[in-house]
Amino acid sequence: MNFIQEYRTKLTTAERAVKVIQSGDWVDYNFTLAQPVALDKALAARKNELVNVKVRGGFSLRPLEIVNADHEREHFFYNSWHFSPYERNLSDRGLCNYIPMIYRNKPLFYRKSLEVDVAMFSVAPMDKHGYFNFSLTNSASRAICEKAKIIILEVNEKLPIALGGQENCIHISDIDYIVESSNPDLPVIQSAEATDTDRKIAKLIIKEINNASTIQLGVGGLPNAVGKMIAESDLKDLAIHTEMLVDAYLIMAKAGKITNRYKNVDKGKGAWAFCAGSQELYDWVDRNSGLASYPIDYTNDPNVMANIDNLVTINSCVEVDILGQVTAETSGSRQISGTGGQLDFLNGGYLSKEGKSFICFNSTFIDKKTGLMKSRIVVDLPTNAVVTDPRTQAHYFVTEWGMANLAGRSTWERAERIIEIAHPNFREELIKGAEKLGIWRRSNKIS
Ligand SMILES: CC(=O)SCCNC(=O)CCNC(=O)[C@H](O)C(C)(C)COP(=O)(O)OP(=O)(O)OC[C@H]1O[C@@H](n2cnc3c(N)ncnc32)[C@H](O)[C@@H]1OP(=O)(O)O
Ligand SMILES: CCCC(=O)O
Repeated sequence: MNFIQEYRTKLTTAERAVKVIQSGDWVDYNFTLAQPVALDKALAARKNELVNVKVRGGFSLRPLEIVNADHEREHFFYNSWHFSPYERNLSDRGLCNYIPMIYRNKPLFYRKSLEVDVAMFSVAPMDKHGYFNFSLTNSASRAICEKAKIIILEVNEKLPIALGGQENCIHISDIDYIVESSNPDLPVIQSAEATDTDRKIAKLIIKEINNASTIQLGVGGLPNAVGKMIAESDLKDLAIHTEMLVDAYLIMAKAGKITNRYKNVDKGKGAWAFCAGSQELYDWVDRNSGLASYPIDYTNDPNVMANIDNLVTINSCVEVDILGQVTAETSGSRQISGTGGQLDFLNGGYLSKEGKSFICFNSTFIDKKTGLMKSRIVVDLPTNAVVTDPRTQAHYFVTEWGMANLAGRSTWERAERIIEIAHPNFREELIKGAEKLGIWRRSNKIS
């Protein structure tokens, strides 16, 4: 077993490696920080030799060369499993298509259905046993590799080693080519400062959290703000079970809030599937025995979550209607992000003993086109909006005006509870809408 010898045999340049790609192929770029950099550039340079190469990726944090090279999308056709702000902007310009998914299903999509001609990922350097670590993106990495006809790994020494869990690495014997990159800096996400409204919402949620709870924080400004305020609270012995590992967890850990001590699943370990945030967060992940990276079909499985007592899930949304339907991913026909893990975490938090699921949102937003304040609570979701969470799974909704527990509530109770947490300027209009829908009882009261 001479892995060094095997490494030398498989080592090539990015330019040579991408020669395996043919017109019509499906190429997989993986998610977030696993996306290739040198290989992307080398593939883009082959533009005039190739047509109809379909690329799948997701939550891209760097601009993609294959997209920049071909705005006509004749040579390269990019698709994303979950829009980052960059991909949202590409989609607005007709340069990226969304692939609908509940994130937990992604490994199954590959194992059961999808073709992958070539998988090209960024990974950490090989260890002395011949393994390459998937680093900040476990998620579906292993499943994609299982389906790929050809696997090319791009080594970046700056990627940290993420301890597993499961499925956090791949052996040199399973791969075809290795490319050594120039070790580009890792892209980072800056988290926004919490607003006064965010703090009001966070306060309401924190009141509902007990010591020794396990916390899931979803993507977006508000869940992160809640995490940061937990770090300033009196809560203790908290635990991590999440899809996305974000800076708020590091802040909580630095404040001594995270021990994972009383967790009844993965005791002593914070479980996560992918990570994006600051460089300090990436350093925290590196060889951290208190963290365990897992594939997405483990972290996002509501059956796993059901066994975690006191699981609190905190996610955000774009709009909700007065029956409790949530869109967390679209504004009308505009795809903003994706379903991701939201519905699973909503279900999992509810199934967990003493668990709770929160969808939190500012009651209003400023419409960029008109500059006017609009309510996020609406009578009807706009035409073409995609329902991320059906009303049947709604648990707690939280705005700066209060909290509404919708579980098991009838239509008229929902209308009352949801309108109660809408911005006062919009309550009258929402009540009229509820009356029209026949779900407003004469005894309903709104303060
Ligand atoms: C990751 C896990 O652990 S799994 C579970 C979590 N996953 C999910 O919840 C998936 C779906 N949720 C999400 O993607 C996010 O929580 C969001 C999009 C709902 C909120 O994320 P944030 O980053 O706080 O959103 P932000 O306020 O920056 O808005 C994002 C975009 O949507 C637009 N937007 C937000 N709300 C609205 C609205 N009500 N109407 C129209 N557009 C809106 C914004 O203008 C912005 O667009 P821009 O980039 O062109 O400026
Ligand atoms: C990138 C975030 C994926 C999710 O929302 O689940």
